[in-house]
Amino acid sequence: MPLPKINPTTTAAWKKLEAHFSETEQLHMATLFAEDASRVSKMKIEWEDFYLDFSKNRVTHETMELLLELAEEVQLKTAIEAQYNGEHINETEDRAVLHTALRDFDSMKPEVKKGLQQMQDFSEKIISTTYKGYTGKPITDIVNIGIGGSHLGPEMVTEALSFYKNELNVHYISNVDGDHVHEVLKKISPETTLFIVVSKSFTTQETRTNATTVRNWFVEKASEKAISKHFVAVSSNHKAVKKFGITTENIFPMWDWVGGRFSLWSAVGLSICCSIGYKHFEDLLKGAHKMDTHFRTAQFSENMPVVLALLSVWYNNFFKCQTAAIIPYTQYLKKFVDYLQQAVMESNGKCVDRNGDLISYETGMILWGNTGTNAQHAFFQLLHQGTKLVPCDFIAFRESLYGATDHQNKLLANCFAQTEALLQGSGDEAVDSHKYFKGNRPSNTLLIHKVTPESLGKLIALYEHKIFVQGVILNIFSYDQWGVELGKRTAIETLAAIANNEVSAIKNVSTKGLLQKKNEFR
Ligand SMILES: O=P(O)(O)OC[C@H]1O[C@](O)(CO)[C@@H](O)[C@@H]1O
Repeated sequence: MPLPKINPTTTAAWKKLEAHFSETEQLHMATLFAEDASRVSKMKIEWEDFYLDFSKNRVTHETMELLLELAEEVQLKTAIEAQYNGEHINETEDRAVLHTALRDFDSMKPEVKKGLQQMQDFSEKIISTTYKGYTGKPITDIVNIGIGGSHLGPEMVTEALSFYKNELNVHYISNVDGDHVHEVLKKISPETTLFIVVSKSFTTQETRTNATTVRNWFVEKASEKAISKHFVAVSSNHKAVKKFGITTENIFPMWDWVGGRFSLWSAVGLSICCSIGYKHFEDLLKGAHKMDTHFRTAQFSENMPVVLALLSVWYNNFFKCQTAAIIPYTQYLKKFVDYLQQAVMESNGKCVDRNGDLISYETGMILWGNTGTNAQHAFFQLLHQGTKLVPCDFIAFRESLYGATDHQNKLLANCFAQTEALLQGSGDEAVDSHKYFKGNRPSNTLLIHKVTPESLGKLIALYEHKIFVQGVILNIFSYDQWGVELGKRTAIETLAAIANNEVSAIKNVSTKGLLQKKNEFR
């Protein structure tokens, strides 16, 4: 079955939602709660160690029914099956989208199994210190060199699972910022460091530049011969990797049916695997697979990714919210927002639909956020009293990992209190308008048992599927990223002008002025 290509605004459900929105827009959630004692029991999903409470949203039961009708009308079920069945749903790149196959231990592709085995063997040798560097010393530091999908996922997961981490120090180099590269090099020794160059295409300017600088530094301190013990690559472009000087035995696989921002489950996650050990890495994958099964089999009204996606379409297209915030109440998820920004905005930041037509409705939302309670002391003022409506996802964990009960109680108290205050509001506008909170500000609360490799796998997969559902409903291709190409091409032309000091080669007068100014500072 090919991927459906239905303009959502032409559906009967969309038209009904428009009428329904004008009738319900002004309703206050506090009233909805007061009038319906069963609201929470009908607006929650309990699944494994996850509890999603979506009752604090500006929706009635009818809204949810209409949104579910929309999902049916755009043939979401067909789209899900098309993805899982490996159809080339990434049409503009003519590729299948099968990151779910990377974590399907029940029917695993032989090449995936082989890749995992290679990761296990390699990481175990590094962790057990049987693997030695060129002077016979064990590896103490890992440096992951990659950018975008070849960096954000691995770095986020490594940090999120630092409780499960071994002694290895893991560093990440991504930006083409030589100062940052040198700051990392200052911390490591060539004798005891393993460099993992991660690039699906192996053509990315940042990764190639950083890897070359690191390689030169290494050869200067060690030797060309020692490269084979200290550099490995993860890529689908073996030819380019070998040209760079990394031998076939040191290449870990990557496939064109795995998109960069969905690739942490493959050898792109080698730094994670080395940092937490293969067993934990496998648990991460198994958690994601559980969510894959939930997503594929649960009816839409009980399906976490589907419900979250539908709610976001509601806010984005009817309330016209431009942005949404993610607030995890654990410092372990500090990098989760950075990771999701790429996953969400690179996937759904599109203005052309699946038929190639310009879109007249809203697509990808701007995603932002930070960890609570830090975020409360930074931007919550705007969430509570600003002029913008920002739907928030609060992500909390019942237990802390070190058993710090007092802290955990306070974290959870703050999390729950914020969702309630945003909903309820307080004060009397007539008495003191500055201290008045109108409330009626929506949020989802996701309560998870605790941060484990498995629960993190579930959480990431939940958002991956949410992104796909949003794309299906909005009739866009979520798995390409043509929008990043123009900037890359322009940077290459600009670099030639900067490197050769050819101001005349720059077309735009503003850019020309910048280059002239740069030269004045020489
Ligand atoms: O793994 P690669 O090929 O170096 O690409 C890195 C990243 O660059 C992008 O193409 C965007 O520029 C991402 O989609 C990708 O994750």
